[in-house]
Amino acid sequence: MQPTSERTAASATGTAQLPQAIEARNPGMPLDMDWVMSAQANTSAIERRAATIGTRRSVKKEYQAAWLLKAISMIDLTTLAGDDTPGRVRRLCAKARHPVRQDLLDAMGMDRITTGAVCVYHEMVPTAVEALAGSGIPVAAVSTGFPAGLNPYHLRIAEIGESVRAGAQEIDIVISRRHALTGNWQALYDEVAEMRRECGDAHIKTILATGELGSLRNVARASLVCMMAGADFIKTSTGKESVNATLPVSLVMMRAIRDYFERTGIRIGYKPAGGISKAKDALTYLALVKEELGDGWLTPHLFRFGASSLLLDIERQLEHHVTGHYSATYRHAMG
Ligand SMILES: O=C[C@H](O)COP(=O)(O)O
Repeated sequence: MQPTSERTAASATGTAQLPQAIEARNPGMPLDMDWVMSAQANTSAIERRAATIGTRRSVKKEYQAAWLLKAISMIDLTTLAGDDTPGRVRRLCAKARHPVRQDLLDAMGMDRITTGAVCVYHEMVPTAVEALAGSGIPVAAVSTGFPAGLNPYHLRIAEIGESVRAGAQEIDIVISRRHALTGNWQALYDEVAEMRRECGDAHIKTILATGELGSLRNVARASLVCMMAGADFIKTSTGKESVNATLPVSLVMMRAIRDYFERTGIRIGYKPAGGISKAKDALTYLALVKEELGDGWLTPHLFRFGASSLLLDIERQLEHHVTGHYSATYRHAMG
């Protein structure tokens, strides 16, 4: 056990351990087609850069436990399955409130930690809201005909309002991939702008479904259009595409966020989602955020993991860090 050094390490990251609503809203701006069309992506350079990020030790070993705690505070703990039940959602919410065993937290000098949010389908929003009451943990609802986004338009818009009225504080919408694939950026802009209006005070995360956008250049352009239309976060994937979050896509999206910030002064959040299930991968993503966007983005206000099983592996790594042993997966509530 390393309580003393970890107490130092835990505070070294400056982690905001408790969730708060995402702070400033993005008011959006008129669609700037010159800017959108100027966005390019040099695929081979991006892939080369992505290939090196996991090989460098950006997070020093002695601080890894602190970084893993920080990662937990940035997880949108997710269940998006056809067989979701109120019982499963209640268990997930209990886990969001207490993601790490108290004896492990004590050993690391931490009082309390929670996940960034709980993410569910609309039908599960009331259950999650009730289960998280008083915790400060927001409920995120996937909306607009998730995951394909091909329901009738008026129903997709109406679904947002329903989720907001049910208590969701964050809405993860899916974009119409066809607008990006056919270069109809005006249609994508109009769609996201209307969805943002329907969100009201709830924060909007726009899911690009990058695995279906055909090229990194389309990812760059779709990212910009969503931000211009008022997205508070841009998110990679639903978790249901055959290719979900990747490092090359993340580089492109983070650079679009940086570009938007440099030109407008507005910070947009980033949410990689789908297939991120290992603690080591989480550390790689955090290192990428630090290098591409800077420490200012290492907060739940501006960075989230969309993940259903990442917490399980992080918990196992933390247990190993404290006790020197790995416990069996089945011993964990979410195993
Ligand atoms: O938005 C979150 C994703 O659906 C979660 O994907 P995952 O189950 O691969 O972690």
